[in-house]
Amino acid sequence: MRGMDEFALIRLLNRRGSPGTGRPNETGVKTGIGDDAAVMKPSAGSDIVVSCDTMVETVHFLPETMQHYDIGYKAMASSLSDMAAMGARPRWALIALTVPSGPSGTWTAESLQELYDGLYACADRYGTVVVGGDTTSSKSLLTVTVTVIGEADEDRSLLRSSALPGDIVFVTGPLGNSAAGLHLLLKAGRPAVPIEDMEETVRSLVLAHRRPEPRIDAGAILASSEAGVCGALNDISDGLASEAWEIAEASGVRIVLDEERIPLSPELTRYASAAGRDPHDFALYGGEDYELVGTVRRERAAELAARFEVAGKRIWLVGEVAAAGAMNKTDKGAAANLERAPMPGVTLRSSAGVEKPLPKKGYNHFA
Ligand SMILES: Nc1ncnc2c1ncn2[C@@H]1O[C@H](COP(=O)(O)OP(=O)(O)O)[C@@H](O)[C@H]1O
Ligand SMILES: Cc1ncc(C[n+]2csc(CCOP(=O)(O)OP(=O)(O)O)c2C)c(N)n1
Ligand SMILES: [Mg+2]
Ligand SMILES: [Mg+2]
Ligand SMILES: [Mg+2]
Repeated sequence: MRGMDEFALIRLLNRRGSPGTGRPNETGVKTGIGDDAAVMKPSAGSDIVVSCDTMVETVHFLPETMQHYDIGYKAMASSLSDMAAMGARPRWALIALTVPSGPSGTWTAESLQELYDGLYACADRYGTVVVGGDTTSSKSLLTVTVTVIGEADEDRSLLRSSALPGDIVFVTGPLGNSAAGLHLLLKAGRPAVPIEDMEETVRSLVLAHRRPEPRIDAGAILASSEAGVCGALNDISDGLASEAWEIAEASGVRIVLDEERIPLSPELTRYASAAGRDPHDFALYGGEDYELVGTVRRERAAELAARFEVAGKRIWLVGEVAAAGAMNKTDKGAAANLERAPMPGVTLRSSAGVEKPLPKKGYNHFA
């Protein structure tokens, strides 16, 4: 980035401004962008819920995979997704932007504006107000970190540690589309073209990769269920296997996933078959779906599914929770496998009822 100083850049990117003192009741913002820090008023009876996530050039996106607008949209969406995963309502966000300043940098004021248009579009969509951030230069890579501050009803956040033996495991949408979209974009190996210019058959996969939607509404339904109905909850950033392992370990249980119940889109199945890949590999180990995986008390599962239907949504029941170390005694083959499996853990059950340990595999920054 050259030709513009830091302060002009901040003004340009946030030209729509932060609500500041004008509408404190609606947004809770007393002081927005422009002072040393933002000042907000939390709602009465709420816990504050906070998380941040970073996107790094080359790790999370390449010129072949994402357009500038998409990078911004996805940075906000992936951060908001952690609010959904807590059953929280996102309210405010801070954006930390690090821009390559060297002569080789391809980032211009215009491309950063597009990235910010994406960030703001996603924030607006989910009722989140940008209240500040930070802007720095770097030698090489662009990074964007979004910190989200949300609210949950007091003591009602949905934790990874709340799964109980007997619970049913659910997910909020088809899995693996994003990873398949990435696979095909990397294979194409040319600058990312707008979604409108893509073949109909691959559009939904690419869209899933570039413009994931945080499942804020699903999180709200789960959080508003009677206390204790929803057990654990997690969002799927690193792949279903990895996230199920996180729940299993945090809760001290074994999660059993039924392979044939994992929802796969027809587009994914078609793409995987053409690419000579097992679609389940994309769903289990790919990541960036930003759907939710959670558990519900067995006797309330049908009622929860009905609540989603009333809201025009659905959940897929994909497995169950067992006590750590428990195994299906009727299946000798499975028992032999499970004896070698670490407990707590995750197993994958075939349609024939055979359970195998599911590797704790998925996206890992240092693996
Ligand atoms: N560098 C860090 N310093 C402190 N806490 C961290 C750091 N990185 C991650 N965490 C915390 O570790 C937990 C797991 O992080 P992460 O795997 O990134 O979660 P998620 O997949 O939901 O984004 C979170 O509570 C997060 O706040
Ligand atoms: C160019 C490119 N290569 C690989 C990926 C795949 N990828 C990068 S990070 C990631 C996991 C999610 O990101 P992470 O920083 O781990 O988010 P968190 O788990 O903290 O929410 C995946 C699947 C990608 N999006 N783009
Ligand atoms: Mg994270
Ligand atoms: Mg998460
Ligand atoms: Mg991760």
